[in-house]
Amino acid sequence: MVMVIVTTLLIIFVTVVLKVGYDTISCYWLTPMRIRKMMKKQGVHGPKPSFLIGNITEMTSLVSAAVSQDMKTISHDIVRRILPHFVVWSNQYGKRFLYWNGIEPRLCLTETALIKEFLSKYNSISGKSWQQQQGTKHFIGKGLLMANGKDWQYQRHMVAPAFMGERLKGYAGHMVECTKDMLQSLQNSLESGQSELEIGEYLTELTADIISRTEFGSSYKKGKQLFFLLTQLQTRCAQATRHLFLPGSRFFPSKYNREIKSLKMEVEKLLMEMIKSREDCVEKERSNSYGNDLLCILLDEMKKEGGSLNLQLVMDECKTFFFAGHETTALLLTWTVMLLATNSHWQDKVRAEIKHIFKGETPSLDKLSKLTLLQMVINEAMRLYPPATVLPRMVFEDIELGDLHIPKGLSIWIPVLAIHHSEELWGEDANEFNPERFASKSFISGRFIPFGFGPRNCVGQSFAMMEAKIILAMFISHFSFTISQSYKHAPVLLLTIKPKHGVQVCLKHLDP
Ligand code: HEM
Repeated sequence: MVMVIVTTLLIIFVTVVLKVGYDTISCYWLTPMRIRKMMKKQGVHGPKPSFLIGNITEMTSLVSAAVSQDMKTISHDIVRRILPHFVVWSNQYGKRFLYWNGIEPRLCLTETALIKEFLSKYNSISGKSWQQQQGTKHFIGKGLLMANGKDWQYQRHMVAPAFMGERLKGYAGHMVECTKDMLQSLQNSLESGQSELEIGEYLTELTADIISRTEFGSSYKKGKQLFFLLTQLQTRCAQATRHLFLPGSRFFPSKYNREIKSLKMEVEKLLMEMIKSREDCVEKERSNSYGNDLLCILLDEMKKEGGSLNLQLVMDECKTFFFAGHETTALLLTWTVMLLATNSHWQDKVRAEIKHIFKGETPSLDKLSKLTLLQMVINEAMRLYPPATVLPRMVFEDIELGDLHIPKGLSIWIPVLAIHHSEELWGEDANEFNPERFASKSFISGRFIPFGFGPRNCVGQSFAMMEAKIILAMFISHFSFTISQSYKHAPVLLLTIKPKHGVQVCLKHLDP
């Protein structure tokens, strides 16, 4: 009897070991080899990957060398600095090439027709890879940005109403009020004798203020506290993105893991307090609605869907809005100010337009669409310095894309920055600041994709555009600005494209 039990246990143990062994070999060796072979047969080549680390070492050293020094002039020719591996490999292997981020194979795709087809047709069977989810799970969790398949569909359906119609218009008041506060603090700095300022700091604080107020309404002070904690979490995680993710590494009791855990606990405690206080209000007032801020809309939409409230999901969506909705817009504004500070002709033109449309009044929503020159400048800023530099998507089933057969498990990597700077697509002046190129609306879609493309594009696009126009219209009509002598042009990639030393401008208050 004992023999039978021992033999059975042994058989189970050996089977489990063999299964784990096979899965590991399949994941780290067989599948990568199969994908590489399959792509090679179709004429797609790329740098030779090393076992486990793929091409990470080469990428890291190319990036470190490219950003080791600041740029000598304010040139917008930044692809070789931000994505040097793209430049090297596309020169060597052509428009399509295959490289490895650790054990994740990535197919770099720059052909706009294929990109459009992929992003519009294969949304349900492609999504965010395990590696991407690992890199962002602490500050986004399973929120909309990282969800896949049916979870993504459910969340998009729940979140989208918060960014449409009357609800969207309802946020404009917060945007104007927060911008007035920023203008006042700029004015205070000028009056205290400080005429040169790092404008990025002000704009980052402003967009954090706006998202805190829109998301959490009256409890926005707690929202700001949350913002500081989430920023720290994001910075810690960004430092780790170039490293290899090994299954199980999260259980190591490293300093990194301990810091992340404690920050995450603080964030979730604060969020939970805010959500609970809304629930208590609803119960006390016996109301059917939680209120008007983003958090309330989310809770209302979840209630409509029936069932119990998934608190973890609500917290993850709140974190997602913070991450996706504040730094992107802050960077768009910062780069736009830098571009206008170095192109006084365009600054004057845009100011004249704002004056003509608003006649010195606070911007009103109904007239924002009339700011055509400002929209052209914003588009050009997003073309040259797109906050989302790449769009990565993993394919979960084999697909046919143009003339390519894409096997399951391959990630499609769309280098937005390189597409936005391509001379083939934009002409010889692709690296120049020329908003005029957006005067005609007939620019081919697919080559300008700052908000992505297809059903999984940016859900906050209209929010971001409304916010950017309100802030810029108010800022430009209150101040004239030039770039400071101390500004050093050094864009760097830290999840998004940032000015390494900030953007220093000299401000002058304008009479109303
Ligand atoms: C200039 C500002 C912004 C830019 C350039 C931008 C860009 C993008 C891009 C490119 C994507 C697609 C990402 C991908 O496919 O992997 C995206 C998704 C998303 N964005 Fe934005 N975004 C901006 C502002 C905002 C704002 C203000 C919010 C919210 C308040 C927001 C919320 C989101 C969310 C939740 C997603 C995920 C959508 C989904 O997966 O269905 N974004 N954004």
